[in-house]
Amino acid sequence: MQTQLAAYKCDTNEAICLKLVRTAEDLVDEETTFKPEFSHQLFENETVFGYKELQIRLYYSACRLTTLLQVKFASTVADRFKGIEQDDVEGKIKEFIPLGYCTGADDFLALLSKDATFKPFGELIHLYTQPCRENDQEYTYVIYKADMTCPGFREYHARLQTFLLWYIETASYIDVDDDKWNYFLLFENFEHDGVPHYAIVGYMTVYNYYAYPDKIRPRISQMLVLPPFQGQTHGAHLLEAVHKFFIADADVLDITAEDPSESFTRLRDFVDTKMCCQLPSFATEHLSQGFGSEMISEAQQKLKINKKQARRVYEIRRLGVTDPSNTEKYRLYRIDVKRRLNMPFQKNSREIAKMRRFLKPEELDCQLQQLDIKQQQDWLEKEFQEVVTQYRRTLERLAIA
Ligand SMILES: CC(=O)SCCNC(=O)CCNC(=O)[C@H](O)C(C)(C)COP(=O)(O)OP(=O)(O)OC[C@H]1O[C@@H](n2cnc3c(N)ncnc32)[C@H](O)[C@@H]1OP(=O)(O)O
Repeated sequence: MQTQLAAYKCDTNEAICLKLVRTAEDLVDEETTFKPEFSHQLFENETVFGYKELQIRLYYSACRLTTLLQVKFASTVADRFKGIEQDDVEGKIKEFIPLGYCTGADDFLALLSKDATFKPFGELIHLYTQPCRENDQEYTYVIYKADMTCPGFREYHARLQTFLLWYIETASYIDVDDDKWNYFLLFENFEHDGVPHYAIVGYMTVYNYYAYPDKIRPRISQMLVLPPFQGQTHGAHLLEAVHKFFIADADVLDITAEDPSESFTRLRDFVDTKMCCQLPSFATEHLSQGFGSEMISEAQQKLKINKKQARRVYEIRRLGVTDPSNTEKYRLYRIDVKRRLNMPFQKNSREIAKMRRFLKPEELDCQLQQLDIKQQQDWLEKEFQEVVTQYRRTLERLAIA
């Protein structure tokens, strides 16, 4: 019985099929389907029970994001085992997508033609062209800054943010009534039947935090480039354009990021290092002298890059000019990076000195056992090797950019 029931367990990362539809043909073209990376926010353990050959279709028109939801399956557990019920998949999805979606393909296709009249919201802040990977044709990409006062944007954003659930592990919907949110949207401008269309490529939300005494510290909260467009430099364009937008704002102190993912960290290292290459304080001749206050102030004032990130950029730049076969130079680099990595342990040492004054000898012994020196050294070496690997990857990308 258990084995027979297990056959009705479905992996939701596999069952969910996402699509950005431009033409009626896309609807039936398997090639244009993409899958979520996560679905745990809706489905516990990323599974549902009760279906065979389950397919949860969540298709969007490429421009307006008109939505089609269909749940298809070959059979349910109830068909075979009386009294056992399947999970309510449709009900769960409905909790997370805004009302107004279609359930029939004909209704969806009838609305698809409305994509031709869709125009991006807000003000254009950046434009670039790039050849398309598939057909080598030159496409134009536009980045707009929108806000909730733009007619129709509130509803559009409600549809757009549903993608976050599938690609950002800890994503949550934001409070759109808070006017401290900035929205940056990236579109591909393509022609269909001689009419210009704007298909969504990705977007970013940024929150204007307060910085003492009279500044703003924008924090990147959610950045998403939709899977069909990932790995084609759109993320780099979007991040750089947002930086440049804030550079022009005298009220902005610097930019931070909330809970950055690994791929975002790599992207940010690349973009920030590329921008800092133009700053005199990051010139090759200054790098061997260490991370200086000039670097901190120039990165902050000219590029709105915060101190922690400026330090990473310095380490990446210095690695790039340090010949690993020059033992002495590489040793100095390693010491410099390890000194930064060691900061939390140095704080610990200060705490030990304090403990010596206040703890009884047996209590102190117990505390010190937790701070094994050898373990610290091993940890430092491992961390150092990891950051160097990440930095080399950034340097390789910079070399071909
Ligand atoms: C604070 C936060 O928001 S954290 C959450 C960040 N968001 C996510 O993690 C959601 C899922 N991921 C995404 O949305 C995207 O992958 C992003 C935003 C992280 C990056 O956007 P992308 O458009 O893919 O970035 P971009 O194309 O510039 O670079 C991505 C990779 O493609 C590679 N790449 C870019 N163009 C090319 C090319 N023409 N040929 C080969 N490789 C390329 C880059 O080198 C980079 O490689 P790496 O990740 O190994 O360093």
